[in-house]
Amino acid sequence: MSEAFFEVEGLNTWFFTRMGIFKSVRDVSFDLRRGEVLGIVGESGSGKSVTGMSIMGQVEEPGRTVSGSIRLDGEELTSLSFEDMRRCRGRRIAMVFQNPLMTLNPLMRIRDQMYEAISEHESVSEDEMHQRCLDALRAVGIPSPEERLTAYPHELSGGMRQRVVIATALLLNPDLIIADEPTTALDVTIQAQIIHQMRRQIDERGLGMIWITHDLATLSELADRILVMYAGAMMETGTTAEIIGSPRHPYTSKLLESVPSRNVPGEKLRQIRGTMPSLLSLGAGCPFMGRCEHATDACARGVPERMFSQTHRVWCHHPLEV
Ligand SMILES: Nc1ncnc2c1ncn2[C@@H]1O[C@H](COP(=O)(O)OP(=O)(O)OP(=O)(O)O)[C@@H](O)[C@H]1O
Repeated sequence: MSEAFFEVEGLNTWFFTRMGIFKSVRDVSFDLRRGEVLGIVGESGSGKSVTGMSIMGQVEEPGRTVSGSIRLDGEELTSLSFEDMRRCRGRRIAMVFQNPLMTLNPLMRIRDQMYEAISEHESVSEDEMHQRCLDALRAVGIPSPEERLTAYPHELSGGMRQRVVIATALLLNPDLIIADEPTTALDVTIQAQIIHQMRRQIDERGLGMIWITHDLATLSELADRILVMYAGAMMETGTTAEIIGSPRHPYTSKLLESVPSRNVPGEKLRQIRGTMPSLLSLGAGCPFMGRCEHATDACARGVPERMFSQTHRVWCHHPLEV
């Protein structure tokens, strides 16, 4: 297996508000190899997006990455200057968000936006830019790319707009793409097509990808490994087969039960009972203990890390038997 080219170690990103400190990302570590997709999954508020924004160096006030290391090919990103980090974004790390209209300018033709993305980082001829845009649009399955280039965003469907955003992310051949719920707003057939095309691009280009989602079902098609997060912390990580086939953390197991396709037809979607604890008042114990049917007094006192294989790690006092 190849070496990891991207490593996150002990990441802590907190929001300093008048109400107190929201510890949104707590001691998160993972790595990524080329050609690999890491899925980060968890309910709303578990810290997935803040993890992505921390990697991009774009956490907004009153938030701040207070500690941790983020290394790309051995280079420490947390100590880059603002200008060097700006150069790194887009060129080496690109991010794709759920809503393409957040990224696309409604007043500019697709061509001009894509040209701008290239010329911000490289000086190449218009002919070459044109060719690269066509190649990128084709790579994500956009039919008649010549015509799409002259269109405005509102002239395209939601699925086409998201493909344009992904094509723009691919333009500079980044090492890493962070995709934050990129297909959630789309219909399932379009979702499946985009996921299929993404997987092909990752394999062909040897890209690394972090795919952030609340939906474990999409990850079974796409991810090589999965990190399950809850209330800002890591709960379990492993290969997709380990997480989906033999989950050890009670939280992962509950998440899997709530995936509709695993339920009996006609059965109501099961919700996990209870709510996430406040990120303001987290102690040393397991954040899931208040909702966990296996919890004991030990869970209030720290969380042990258990290893079930080279790749499968769980943070829990009472991992499930499989
Ligand atoms: N601007 C902010 N100010 C204060 N707290 C914030 C801010 N942004 C995020 N947070 C805190 O960080 C927590 C985690 O947010 P994050 O967006 O990473 O969750 P998520 O897992 O991506 O959820 P979702 O699936 O809903 O996007 C939030 O619940 C909130 O407490």
